[in-house]
Amino acid sequence: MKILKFGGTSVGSIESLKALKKVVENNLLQKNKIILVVSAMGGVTNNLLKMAEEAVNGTDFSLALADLEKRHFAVVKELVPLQQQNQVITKLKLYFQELEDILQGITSLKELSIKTKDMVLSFGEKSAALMISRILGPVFENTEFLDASQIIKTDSSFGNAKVNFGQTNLLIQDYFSQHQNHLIVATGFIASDNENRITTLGRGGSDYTAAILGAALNVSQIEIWTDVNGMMTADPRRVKKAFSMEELSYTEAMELSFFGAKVIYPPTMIPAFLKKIPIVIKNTFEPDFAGTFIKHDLKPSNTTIRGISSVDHISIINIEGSGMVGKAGFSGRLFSLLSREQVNVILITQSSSEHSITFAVNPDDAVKAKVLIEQEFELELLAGKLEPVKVENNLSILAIVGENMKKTPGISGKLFYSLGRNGVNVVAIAQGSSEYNISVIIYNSDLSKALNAVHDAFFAELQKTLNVFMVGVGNIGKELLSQIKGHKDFLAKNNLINIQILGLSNSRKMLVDAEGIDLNNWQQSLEQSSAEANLEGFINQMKTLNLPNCVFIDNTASPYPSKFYKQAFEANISVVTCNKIANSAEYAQFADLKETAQKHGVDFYYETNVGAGLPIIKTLNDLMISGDKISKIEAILSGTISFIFNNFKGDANFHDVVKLAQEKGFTEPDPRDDLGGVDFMRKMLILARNAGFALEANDVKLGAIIPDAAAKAASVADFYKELQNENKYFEKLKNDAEASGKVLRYIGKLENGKVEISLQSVGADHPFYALSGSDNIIAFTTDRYNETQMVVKGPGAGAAVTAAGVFADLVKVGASKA
Ligand SMILES: NC(=O)C1=CN([C@@H]2O[C@H](COP(=O)(O)OP(=O)(O)OC[C@H]3O[C@@H](n4cnc5c(N)ncnc54)[C@H](O)[C@@H]3O)[C@@H](O)[C@H]2O)C=CC1
Ligand SMILES: N[C@@H](CC=O)C(=O)O
Ligand code: NA
Repeated sequence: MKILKFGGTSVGSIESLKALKKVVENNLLQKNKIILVVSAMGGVTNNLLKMAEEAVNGTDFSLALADLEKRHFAVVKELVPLQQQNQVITKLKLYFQELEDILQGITSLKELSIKTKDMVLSFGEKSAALMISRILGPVFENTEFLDASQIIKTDSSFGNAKVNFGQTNLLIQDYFSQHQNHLIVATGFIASDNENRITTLGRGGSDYTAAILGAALNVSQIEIWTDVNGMMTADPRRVKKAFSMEELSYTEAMELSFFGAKVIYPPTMIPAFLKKIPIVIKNTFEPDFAGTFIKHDLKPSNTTIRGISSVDHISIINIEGSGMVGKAGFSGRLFSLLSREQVNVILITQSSSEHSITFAVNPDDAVKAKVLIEQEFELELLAGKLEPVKVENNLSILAIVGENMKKTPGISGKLFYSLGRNGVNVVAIAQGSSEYNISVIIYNSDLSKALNAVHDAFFAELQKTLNVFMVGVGNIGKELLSQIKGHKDFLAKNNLINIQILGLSNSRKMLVDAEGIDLNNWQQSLEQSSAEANLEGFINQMKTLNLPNCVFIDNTASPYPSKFYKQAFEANISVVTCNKIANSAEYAQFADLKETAQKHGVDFYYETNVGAGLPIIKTLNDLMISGDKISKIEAILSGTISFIFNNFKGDANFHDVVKLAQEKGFTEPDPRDDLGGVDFMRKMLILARNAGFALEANDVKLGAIIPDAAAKAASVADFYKELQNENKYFEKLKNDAEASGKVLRYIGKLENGKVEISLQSVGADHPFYALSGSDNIIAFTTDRYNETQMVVKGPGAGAAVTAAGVFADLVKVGASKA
């Protein structure tokens, strides 16, 4: 035998009642013996309460009452067989007449006691159960309505009555033994005291009815039919990746629902739990979904936590002062005061020095609690033994829950790492010694970010989402987006990293879409965006969305985006860039950016600043962190110039080769930066800084490659014109080198903390002689790589290799522990 309990949303409309009927039919088809427990139609309990209030205030409740009737009659007309409709409507009318009499009584007496409220509320359950029993008549002939208040007996604590189980169990067993061949549709929530006055069972009362009946009759299962797919790993309105739990223990259900989860209120399930009756949460609107099982004997779980619960709005009250230290009765006095005055304390933390107690309450109770405490501890406050009581608002609680957490080290580390890395400030912490729950109090504005970050961190079998905002969609940016698009599925499957592009900007337009930009037509979307490019606005939107695992990518050659890197770090957003400007401007800025990123625990990756995708920064960092000392770096770091010297052969024209380099995407957006040596200078400076030398740009001795007239040309067009004029100059350079069996190479050197870059002719004996294409080469001489240098060599420019380097940096951000 099973109990099927249907909540307000499952009985709230014609559609949902049709779905309920299907569920019942399916059960009967499978020859299941079932008992139904139903709540009032969704919203009816609140309407009844409102009517009672209207009645006591002397306001007219007749419209509301008429509405209530209409709602029920509409259902009857649609779902009860025609020949029985009058009979049901007559019965309902009797109920509503009785209700009206009571409401009128309330108006005359100008008094609304909890006792009367219980009576008013009972009409919601009674009307629903009566009506549903008749809807099910055609499905099962012996369908019977049960006013369960007749067999569930309680004390007289109206509003939240205590069940007298001895008497109740006997009455239940007796009733059901006499109705063995019936399909019973029972009211939830209501009961009666010894004098047969209606009582109610408090929060989650209909679930409680189901559990009481289930335990008394020793059923095999209790099903709670609602409008969601079981219990979710986190609030699905905030965490898109939240998923339904297959099963959880009773303790876990308790812990999870203590904060938040509204699906069931587990304390009401205790009678069922004590008898080890499994409880299943099912979805009336998706009956094929297996549901969430709350039971004993769970399968081994591969996650340490079961779920995350949260309370959106709380306030905390902090009391501190020397008056509390060593005072055994202090917290007793405090908490009995709060309990006596019905202030519900949601969470408590106390410092081990006993110097302070912090507790969380509903915001509505905060001021009341403060005043109560100030009255109770007036003397201590006057004597300065307690500091003024502090209230802090706009806070939330996030709690991770799971029985596997017990005695598993590293859980709190993971929790706090993911919060810290995402810039979530933890205001207070509580862990029960049961170790089933760690709760943190955070600012409400951080709750969504925190829930997503923690969900990503703990449900490792799910993908972690990187939320990416990108400026610069030119040569490199465009290629990067195409690489991401092509490799996204692979990363999601093999590395569990889901890359979402939420923001794009070029110098004209920008586009931010919190749902993610479709990479199949990002160009069109960006073009059609109504937002003009506005970097400050772009950054503000990125910060306001306050997302976890957020990354800002700068693929521009502009100095402007770098002005925002620090702000990004301060908002716990990582930065990945191929733009060299930030790291080659003043040393102080470079140092400050590195320090800020580190302080906020986020990443700052710029591998492509030197040698494009070649592992140069990484190699240098590895040498540095393992304690090696760089004595010399020699390098060719301009892909453009390499390409030019490797192709400026035979009758090639210098101007045309430079043009070709630009067409191939090797040059900077402004090729004067390459040919004038600035780009190389920036790279050497970035290397030197990463090798520990606090150099500025003007410390680099920069030798020229091209005559001044070309290097200083007023525009790119003028620059190319100048190159046409200088062909002879370059011919001579080349021929002179060739005459002595040498080639031209533009070489940078860092030695003894000094950097110089010069144009040299090198012979076949020089390690940099044999380079082809756009190759870069870098040779590190260090304490450990002394006799033979460590050399990295390969193509050091071009969209494909550069974008790949940026992409790898991005994935590295995703691969970090939180
Ligand atoms: N070409 C290569 O092989 C390598 C290039 N890089 C670096 O890559 C970066 C990009 O180079 P390219 O893609 O060739 O440049 P590009 O000129 O093709 O593209 C630059 C993009 O940035 C946008 N942009 C410029 N200023 C902006 C602003 N203030 N706000 C928003 N968007 C802005 C432009 O609209 C364009 O979409 C440069 O910093 C370059 O040094 C780094 C390593 C290798
Ligand atoms: N323009 C640069 C590209 C890499 O930074 C070069 O030519 O090396
Ligand atoms: Na590199």
